[in-house]
Amino acid sequence: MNIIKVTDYQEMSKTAAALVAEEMMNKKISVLGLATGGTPFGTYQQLIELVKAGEISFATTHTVNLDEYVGLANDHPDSYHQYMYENFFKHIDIPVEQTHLPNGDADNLQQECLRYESILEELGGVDLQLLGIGENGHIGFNEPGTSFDSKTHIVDLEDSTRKANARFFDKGEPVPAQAVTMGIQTIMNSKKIVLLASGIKKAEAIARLLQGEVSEACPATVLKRHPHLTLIADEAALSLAMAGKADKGNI
Ligand SMILES: O=P(O)(O)OC[C@H]1O[C@](O)(CO)[C@@H](O)[C@@H]1O
Repeated sequence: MNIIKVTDYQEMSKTAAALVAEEMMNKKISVLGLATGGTPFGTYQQLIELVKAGEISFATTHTVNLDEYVGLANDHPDSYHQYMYENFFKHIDIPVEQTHLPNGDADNLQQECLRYESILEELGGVDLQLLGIGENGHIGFNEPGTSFDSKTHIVDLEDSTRKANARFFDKGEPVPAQAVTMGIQTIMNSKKIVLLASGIKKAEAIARLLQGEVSEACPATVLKRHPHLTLIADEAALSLAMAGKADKGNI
């Protein structure tokens, strides 16, 4: 695992965007895996600036997102479809048909999971997957206890996850109880993974990743088995993992 320690959210976002841009310039990304939530927002802003400056282009890139809430139409303002459109896709030069997210509003959700897996297969897999981490160690929406062998599937969201994500919903609007998410095996099939973590709320999950045993009880720990994992984390997110270490610059 390559660990890049940064000072704060802003530096994390710049570092992640620069890494993605470099891979794109070297033509190493034709399929980019994307995440939602607060963590990657700043990275998208940085990537938008690089597109506007003419340094990178998404004209031939396909994107695949990790997850979507069950029961929200694609045009629902709180859906991840809308998050991606408003915060990233509408600002860059990507053709909409090259952007892929699971449809959480499909009539047959099992069929939808299979459809999503077949899209990933047709695209030849994900070259680089951007990931955030949940406070409980979830990746995508794979909650603690999810099998490491899982492919795209339907999950019941933990109360703590729904509570953490309530900030993105209008006041009083319920956070859906389920989501469609790429499975852990699906995520692990990515050629490269870049995990982002910022803030004290992520410190425990990052400490478990760096110091705990690999266990389905903390989904993110599986990432230690990935041959090309880069963790970009700020001081607050790394603080618990570093507590007690003599050389705090070296985890
Ligand atoms: O970045 P946040 O909002 O803290 O969420 C953590 C992770 O949980 C998810 O929201 C679940 O999909 C991810 O998209 C995100 O990376």
